[in-house]
Amino acid sequence: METVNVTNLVKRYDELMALDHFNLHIDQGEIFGLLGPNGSGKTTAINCILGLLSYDKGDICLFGEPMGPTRYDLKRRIGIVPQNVAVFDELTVRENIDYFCGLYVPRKADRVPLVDEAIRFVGLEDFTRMRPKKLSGGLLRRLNIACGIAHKPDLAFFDEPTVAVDPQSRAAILQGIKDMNAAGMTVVYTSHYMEEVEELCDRIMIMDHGRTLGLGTNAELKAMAGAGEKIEIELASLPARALESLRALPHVREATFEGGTLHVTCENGESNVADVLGVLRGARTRPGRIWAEPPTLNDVFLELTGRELRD
Ligand SMILES: Nc1ncnc2c1ncn2[C@@H]1O[C@H](COP(=O)(O)OP(=O)(O)OP(=O)(O)O)[C@@H](O)[C@H]1O
Repeated sequence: METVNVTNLVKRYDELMALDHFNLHIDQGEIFGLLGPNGSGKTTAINCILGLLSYDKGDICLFGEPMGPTRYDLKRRIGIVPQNVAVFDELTVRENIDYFCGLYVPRKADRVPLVDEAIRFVGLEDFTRMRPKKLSGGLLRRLNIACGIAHKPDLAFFDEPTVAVDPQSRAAILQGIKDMNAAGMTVVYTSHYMEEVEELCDRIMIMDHGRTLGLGTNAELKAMAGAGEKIEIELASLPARALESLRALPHVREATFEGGTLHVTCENGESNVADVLGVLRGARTRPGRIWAEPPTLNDVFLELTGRELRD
């Protein structure tokens, strides 16, 4: 069943086309990544889906039902973790989570186990009595997440939840999202950190200028754009014949030797480095330092747009 179904969504801010006939289909149980540079339209898309922002054209269905600003029955099944931290300074960590959970779950007795579980999910057990001002940026973001998901939504939107957090909090956040997904929650995760999206998401959409540029699993996107493995090897010299042999290897797309470094670009293959080293051994050259870099989503983005994903 499709949990999110967005068709031909158009959103303009005066002259600016923020969403340009944007489509999005997310299945139940997926962790879906929305990846795009700053200003590509991720937040606008989410706010339209949530019924927070009006739009010019298009259809939005959630859980198989048309979504709108007054569909509180659908909104109750959704969790939102906004980009900017939104908690009450006067309340403790536990009271904040209980407050937000209380917007969906009226009975205190029903909330207690939910609040406990949310605290565990984000690893805030040692901080429940603190007020937000005492928390580090990373812990504050974890609190923001707990507030958004304590009512156990069927579908949760995480809008760049790891911006400016320490590595420990980042790891806790990503693990928490995986655990919540394993417990049945469909997840939409927006970010411009491609490593996170690669690690976390079942399928990924790369967007820019309010349009979809690519969609698929991590492996499919890389295969689609033909992004390949890059190998660099320091060499004192390389005979022309060896360079020709490298270019003739089945997975090699390009091989050049410049300034004492061999640069080889390969299609995705199991043994690219071993194959290249085999040719060098045959040519009796002695490799120095070796770097091998698998393709990244940034390579895919670069190939699709001619520019880097990061600003
Ligand atoms: N309220 C607004 N009024 C006018 N233009 C806006 C408004 N909100 C967003 N925009 C513009 O719409 C485009 C899409 O912005 P949006 O915030 O959706 O992108 P984003 O991908 O979420 O970016 P970021 O990663 O920086 O959050 C950008 O060009 C942005 O400047």
